[in-house]
This record gives sequence, C-alpha cells and structure tokens, in this order.
Amino acid sequence: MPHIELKDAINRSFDYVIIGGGTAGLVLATRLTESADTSVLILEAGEENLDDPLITKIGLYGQTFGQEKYDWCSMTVPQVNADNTVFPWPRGRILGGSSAVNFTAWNKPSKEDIDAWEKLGNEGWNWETLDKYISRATTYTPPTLSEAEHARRGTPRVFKELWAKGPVGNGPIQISYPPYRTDLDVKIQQAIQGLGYPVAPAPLDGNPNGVTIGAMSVDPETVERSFTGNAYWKPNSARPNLSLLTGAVVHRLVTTETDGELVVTGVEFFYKSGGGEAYTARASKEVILSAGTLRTPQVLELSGIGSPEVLQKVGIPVKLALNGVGENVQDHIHSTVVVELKDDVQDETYDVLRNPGEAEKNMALFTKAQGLYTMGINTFLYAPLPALSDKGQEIISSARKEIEAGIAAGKYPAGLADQYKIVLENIEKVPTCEIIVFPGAFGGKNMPAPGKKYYAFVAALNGLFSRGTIHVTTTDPAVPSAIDPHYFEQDIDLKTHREVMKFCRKLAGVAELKEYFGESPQELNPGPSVSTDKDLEDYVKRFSSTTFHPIGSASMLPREKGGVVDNKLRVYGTKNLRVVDLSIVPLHFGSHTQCIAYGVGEYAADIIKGLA
Ligand SMILES: Cc1cc2nc3c(=O)[nH]c(=O)nc-3n(C[C@H](O)[C@H](O)[C@H](O)COP(=O)(O)OP(=O)(O)OC[C@H]3O[C@@H](n4cnc5c(N)ncnc54)[C@H](O)[C@@H]3O)c2cc1C
Repeated sequence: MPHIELKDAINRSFDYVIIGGGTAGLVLATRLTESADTSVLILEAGEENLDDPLITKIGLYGQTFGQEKYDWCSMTVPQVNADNTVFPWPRGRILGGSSAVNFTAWNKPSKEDIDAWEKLGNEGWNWETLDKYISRATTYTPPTLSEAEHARRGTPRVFKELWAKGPVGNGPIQISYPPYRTDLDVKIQQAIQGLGYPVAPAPLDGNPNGVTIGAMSVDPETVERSFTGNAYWKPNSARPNLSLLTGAVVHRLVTTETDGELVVTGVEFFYKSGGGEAYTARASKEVILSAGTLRTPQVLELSGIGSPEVLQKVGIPVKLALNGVGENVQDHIHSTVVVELKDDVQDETYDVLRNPGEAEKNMALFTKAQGLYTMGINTFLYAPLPALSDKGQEIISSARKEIEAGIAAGKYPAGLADQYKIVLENIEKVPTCEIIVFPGAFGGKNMPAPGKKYYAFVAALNGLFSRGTIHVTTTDPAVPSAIDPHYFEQDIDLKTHREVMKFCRKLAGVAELKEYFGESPQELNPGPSVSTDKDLEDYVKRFSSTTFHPIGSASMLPREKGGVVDNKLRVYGTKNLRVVDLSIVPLHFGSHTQCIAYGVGEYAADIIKGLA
C-alpha cells in the first residue's frame, strides 16, 4: 500500500506511526514492515520526488537550498558571538529527508568518537555495535582499476588493499567512488602526504586520521544518488503493511496518562495546506519521532514535553517535564580558502558548469555516467588540531585549563561536564578538524569570476565546544523553532577555525601545487585583505557556514544528566514514544553524519523488534 490518502490515514489505527520519512525514519519503517504482521504509517511533511534531477544527480550540490519544494529553509537566530550573523540551516523537506539533498560524502568517524557515547551512560552504543548496523545499511563497491591507472593516480597502499577486497555487504544504500577524478586532486593528495600526513590507516574502519579518498553514497552503475527514498522506500513501497502519507506536517502528539507515564495514542497533523484543519492518526503500539534534529524537539515541546521554563514562557501546559529537550545542540562548521587555477591548467572543475552550454553537454554525458556531474568530492584530510597548527597545543592547553576549572567549580550542567571530560581525553587523538578538497569555487565572501576555474580548500571543524538550543517561541506550529547554535561562544572554536584556515592557505601554497596555482596563489576567498589572525577570526564569524550536521536536541543520556531518551531510544517518562533520528546523538563525532543516521535507523529497528 504505497501512498495512501488522507482518509485512509485517519480512519484506521496502525501499530507504529513514524513522524518523518527522512533518513532514519524510512530505514526504520522499512525494517519494521519486513514482518507482514506489523503495520506502519509514515507521515512525511514533504513530497516524493524520487526521479527529480536535483535529487538524483550528484554534482548539483546545493541547488535545492532555499526552495520550499525540497528544503525547510531554516535559519539560525543572529549569532551574538559571530557579529550577529544569521546562518542558513538547510534540511531536506522531501521523502528521504536530508539524505535526498545531502552532498553524498560517505565517511565514518573514529572508534573513540562512538565509544564515547557508551561512556556517557548509554549501554550498547559503541563503535562495534553501531558499525555493524551501518554496514547492514550498505553495499560497498570499490573501483576496479588497472595497475596502470593505479600508478597514474598513485593509489596509496591502504586503498589498494581495501579495494582489492572487492564488494562488501548487501544493504540497500550503494557506496562507491565517483569515476571522474582530476589530476589536481591526485596531486593534492600527494602534497598533503608530502607535508607529513599519513594515508588514513583504516578510513572506514575506525581510524580515519590522515588522507582519505572519499567514497560517496552513489550507485556505481548510474552514478546517481543512493538514498532512503530510492533504496529503502521504493523497492518496498508495495508492501500492504507500509503506508505513507506525504504533505502531512505533524505538530502535536495526542497523549493520555497511565501510572504516572504519558501514553501516546496518536498524532495530530495538518495536511497539504500547512494550516487549517488538524487530523489525527492513531497508533496502537508506538509513535516514533524521526523528524530530525530541528523538528523533533518542536513536536515534543508543542506536545507539552520539555523544559517547564521554555513551555511556560510560550503558554504550553506542561505534560512531562524533560529539561533536555532542545538542549545540547551541536553542529559542524566550515569556511573555505578558494584559490584560482592558472589559465593554462587543463583540469576541469565544477566552475565550468556555470557556462550553460557546458552544463547542457555534461548533463547529456551524465546519462552515460560520464562527465563533470560524476565528479563528486574525492579528497579529505582528517586530523586533530595539533597536527595542523603549531599553535594547536597552546590553544588546547588554555581551553583545558579553563574547562577543567569550570568543571571543578560546577559551572557546567552534569551532562556537559561528562562530555567535556571525554572530549579533552580524546582531543589529541580524534579528528576534530577536517579539510575537504572541493573541485570548484565554494562558499565565502567573493563571487567567482566568469571563465575562471578554482579549487576550494574547505576548513571544517568537527569538534565544537559550544552548545546550542532549539526551542519553540510560540504555540503556532507553523512558526519554526528558534535555532541558536551559539557559534563561537567557546573561544577554542574560533581559534581552532582560524588555525585550520591557515593550514588550508599553507597547503594551497606548497611547491608541488605551483603548476596549478602559480608562484603565489591568487585567493578568491578570504582574499589578500584578510591577513592577520584577527582578520581571519572576523572573516569566519561572517562567512563560515554550517556543514549541515546538527545533532543532539533530544540527546540519549541519563535523565538526570539532561537526557531525553534512554539507550533504547524511549523518551523518559513515556510508555510508547521513541526518537529515531540524529537528534539522539549525545556527543558529536569527527565525520559526516549520514552513516550514523543509517546506523541509528537500523539499530532502532532491532531494538523495537526485541533483537537488540
Ligand atoms: C545540504 C546537506 C548536505 C549534507 N551533506 C552530507 C554529506 O555529504 N555526507 C553526510 O554524511 N551527511 C551529509 N549531510 C547530513 C545528513 O544528510 C543528515 O545528518 C542526515 O540525513 C539526517 O538524518 P535524520 O534522519 O536525522 O533527519 P532527516 O533526514 O532530515 O529526516 C527528517 C524528516 O522528517 C520530516 N519532518 C520534519 N518535521 C516533520 C513534521 N513535523 N511532520 C512530518 N514530517 C516532518 C522532514 O521533512 C524529513 O524528511 C548533509 C545534510 C544536508 C542538509
């Protein structure tokens, strides 16, 4: 029963109602309905657009941003520690959620980053277990290259050995390597190694520190996006026990109380118009919130589940006091160093596609899985700060002193103090910093010049100390919650960002890359006027961006430490409400996030089935 009509959603009861047909939500729905006896209704705010080129074609990065057909078009509140800059926070509002609009980079965190969740009090949430579930979601198809091609690309030994193992797994999401590779990408990988950085010893197996050749969530045959919409939903959409209503925006849970605990009997939603009449879908077993880090806390708070202080301020009666809702929000952030390529460089970059004729030519090539739209993002460097900057140790020591004194003085909430202790323990081991090498102009203050080609060195921070909030400001479900990531509230975040930008400049200027960037690289962004440490700090406050990885707004932690869900993803104080999306992640990790959303969805399915 693929799509159902409104009347079918409201006239019967389902075992499980899942709010949000995004990344984790569709994984869960598909796995639960493997048993024909289990009925699931998915309520998804967006629509199904599985064959839309803006979704399927990798290389059209970011073109869904700001379009309500695909994007929630969320913005942060002005960031007081970043010159009151307001930052866009795109999220997928479409079947498949953010997996339908993401940049398809596929990488995994370090073992230590995930083991930290178990140390925070979440039994069973460690690298070994989560990686098992991530693997269940994927089929990994390495490239098969001739020896000559390996030699041309200088494929590092680690990758030759990894790729020689052949395909791994048989999960729905296809992981492969984009076929198109510029010579410059290979040169940059070698230049990074020339600076003393190793190739990551176990890039997808728990130790990503070092240079990595990026995998992507793309189908190796078609080089199209592989995501929950086409990989989990589509092949299973004919199941009679799996129902989907799109255009359904949930705003509230319907609850009663039994033995001092909330029981959720259904959910209220608006259909299509985004306002007007509210309808109710009923669940006989459980309701599961998979609306993502931005929207899951909104539904909880509008239902009277949250911090009494927050709820009372906007006039929502408190049904369940849970102070952690909408707290502990963590993000990744980046800025870019964009350098112009010399006019005689033959390598093509995404910049070429700004010419409509070239875009059309490459779109035709794409139908044969060729051309620039198959280029993807190939080169990544993961490292802790001291490996990138000679000021790294000093920055960390000063932060350590301040935070340890703060912990001793009881300055931080208990849950955060526990996080900081683990972060400080791991900070010189795990990749809190990342350089993404992007073949084309990307981000920053100045626009690219017509006819010019560029490379962007993306300086990304993956271990922010600042903690933010996402809270409702009104009872009106049509008004988005206030997103306040508190960017740069902790000074270490700003200093680290500055140093990673400096590393990107250093890399662009190495001798091995002069044939591409010239004797003294021409910088589009930040540009030569941004030269001192202070200039760089001022620049990143205004021109950095989210890396689209928010987590934590319904954290899995002990209740007395600000937790919203327990290790079985049950919302504390409720009998039959769970959260299954990235809002449950209690502490951020040094990789892109989609792998974890898949792992959480798969793990949750086994938990609910009683298998884990
Ligand atoms: C632009 C962008 C680029 C990214 N690039 C990468 C990348 O290259 N690599 C990587 O690993 N990760 C990337 N990510 C991150 C990754 O895609 C997300 O972390 C992950 O998909 C989040 O999964 P989720 O299940 O938590 O939420 P989502 O996938 O966002 O799912 C939430 C779903 O709930 C729906 N919903 C929300 N509220 C309601 C409501 N009230 N009623 C009904 N439905 C609702 C939404 O429409 C959505 O479908 C990117 C993300 C974005 C946005």
